[in-house]
Amino acid sequence: MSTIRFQALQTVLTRTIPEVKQPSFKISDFYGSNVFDKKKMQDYLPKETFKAVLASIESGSPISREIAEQISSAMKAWAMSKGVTHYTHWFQPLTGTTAEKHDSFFEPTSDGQAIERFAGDALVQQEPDASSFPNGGIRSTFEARGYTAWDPSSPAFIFGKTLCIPTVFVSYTGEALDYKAPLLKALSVMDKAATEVCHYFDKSIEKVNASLGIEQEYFLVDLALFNARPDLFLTGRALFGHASAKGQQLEDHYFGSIPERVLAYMQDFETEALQLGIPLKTRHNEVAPSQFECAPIYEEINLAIDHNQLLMDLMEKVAKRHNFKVLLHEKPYAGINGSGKHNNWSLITNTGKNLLAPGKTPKNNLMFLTFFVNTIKAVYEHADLLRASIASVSNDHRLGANEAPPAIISIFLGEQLNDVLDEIETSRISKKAKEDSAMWHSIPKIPQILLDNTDRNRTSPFAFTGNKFELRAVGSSANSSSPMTVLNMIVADQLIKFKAEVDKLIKKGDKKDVAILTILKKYIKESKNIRFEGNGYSDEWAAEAEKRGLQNIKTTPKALDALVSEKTEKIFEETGVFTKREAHARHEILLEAYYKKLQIEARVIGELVTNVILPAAVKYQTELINNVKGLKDLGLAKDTYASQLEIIERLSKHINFIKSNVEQMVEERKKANVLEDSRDKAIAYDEKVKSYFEPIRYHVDKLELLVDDTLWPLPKFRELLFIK
Ligand SMILES: NC(=O)CC[C@H](N)C(=O)O
Repeated sequence: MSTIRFQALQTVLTRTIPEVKQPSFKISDFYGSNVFDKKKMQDYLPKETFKAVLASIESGSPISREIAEQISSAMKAWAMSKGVTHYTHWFQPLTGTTAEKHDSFFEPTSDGQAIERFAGDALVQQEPDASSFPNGGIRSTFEARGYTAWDPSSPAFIFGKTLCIPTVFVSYTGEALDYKAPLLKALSVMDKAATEVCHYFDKSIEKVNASLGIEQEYFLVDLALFNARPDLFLTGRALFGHASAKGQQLEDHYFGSIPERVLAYMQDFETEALQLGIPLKTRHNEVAPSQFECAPIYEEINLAIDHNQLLMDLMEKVAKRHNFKVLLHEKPYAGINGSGKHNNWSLITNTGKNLLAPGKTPKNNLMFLTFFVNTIKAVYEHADLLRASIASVSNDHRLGANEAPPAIISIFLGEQLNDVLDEIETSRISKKAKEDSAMWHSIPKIPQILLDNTDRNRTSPFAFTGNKFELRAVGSSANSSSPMTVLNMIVADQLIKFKAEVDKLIKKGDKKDVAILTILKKYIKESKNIRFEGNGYSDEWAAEAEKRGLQNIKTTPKALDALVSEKTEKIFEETGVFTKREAHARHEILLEAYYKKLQIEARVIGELVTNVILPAAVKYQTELINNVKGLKDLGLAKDTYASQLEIIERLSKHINFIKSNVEQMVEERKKANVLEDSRDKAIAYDEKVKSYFEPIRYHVDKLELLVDDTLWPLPKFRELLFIK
């Protein structure tokens, strides 16, 4: 009997549900209690300092040394009042997870005593070793210095017994080595560009913030079963496993009643998340068995992403208390839904206006159309870069099936808005009109409430949903900064170009609104090819997209080319979001991550097959052989053991196929490993090594169906997905 699997199944049956203590049934009583937010700053800081800090946060201007000193003391006093002993700069290196190095407040004094201290300098800047994080060749081991620098726009928080200060991470020479630094640059470019365009309509607008609401999908699996699957704990996904007889075909999991044990887990991590100021609002069962989703209310992007990174960490930590493992991988189980991280993006002014919500008046609608059409145009122009921003080895498995969008970037608008754009495209703009009202006739009526009227298209990578765009292509394990840096940068760049074009027409004598509409009309025409309302999975769409000149790059290594293309280099430079060196470093890091992850998967496949799966199959085959021998010894006719013989032969066929293919895969790996160039290596891993995964799996899964269940060593899909 395969002991680990059966022990794990036994363990699951003995699970009890831990009691979840909530500080109060009213969330408002404890929301943000572990965040050094404005209210706490006000309580702990002198009035003048508080004002100065707020002003710096608003304007993004640097905070002086004296003020930093006062803030650090205030943070320390607040944190210590809550039992905190350590502080850390909390940052997002290009590993994809968050990083922290804790220092205690404790400081010995010359008289042999000690005090608790947190200096302003320690708040503002720290110096972790940059060479041990992915840096794409920017830093070598002998010149390792890197800096983390405080991001005052994201408040400090307490996690466990540690005060965490959100920071950016840059090299000694100032290059970004993290996700946050480029994002902040893109957001600042967006703020400036969007505010200037807003002034065509409303001079009182002083700031535009990009906002983001992140839906987080995930799977849960019992910890004991997870630990009995080396592929899951080493790679995040099941490399083998025959589909469960019952999967998601009855569609009975989506929005179903949440299992009690899962609900306790959700309540537990939600409580901690809410204390950390993460505005979680929604929870539900997702489509696949054991798949779930949580979603917060939208926030300013930088904060929304910090919160999502923190949330993922928190979900993993809290899962342990409940003997669960949370799987954030995009496709842990082949054949059923994968997990996305849908990014709901919009632009909000400091006056509270959502620029992607249609308004009451034609003037408001022109403002809406301006941002709407410019977004479409930006995505049309830089679809390849957006595709690159969501590319990863794990997302490659998810894209193109089970309600995840395909690799072709297109935009879904819904019938009504499509009609509106078509109407504008064919309308004649009356330039001579003395009255504005004549021009307004060129703008079709847009119903103010689109929310309930826009249809949903789950196969679209970028869908308009009434008052925001939903970037559905982002994978569940991703840091949203990559796509959000790109999206905000390309839209900002587009808005800058738009303004230049409109101003030119105005200079020539066009009325402002006529000029705006004229350029919008031109953009609608130019970007038409990116709009698609149909089924993104159909072969017709792939053919049609090709005709339209849209790219369809299915795997990461080639999708990443867009990061270093000439066109991208230009926009990076013009917006100042990435230097050429930074972009190349990132390209290198992403390629490395790609082939290294495939290398790990290939090795796990080799080990599991050789040491776990084939021995089980051989054991079963030996049992059958003994059975046949016994029947023969009894002198029975051949037809009494014909079925056994047939199974013995089938086992041999699968065993031979698997063994020889694993050997060939290892040979391909060896060839790939000696390639010097990262792109060549990544492509070799993708096209040569990975091509063995599916055939090997097919035969392993066939063995799973043949071998005696009590001998099968790995927990089966039905157990991973249904036993809790
Ligand atoms: N219902 C849904 O929206 C499913 C989305 C799907 N899980 C994805 O991969 O994006």
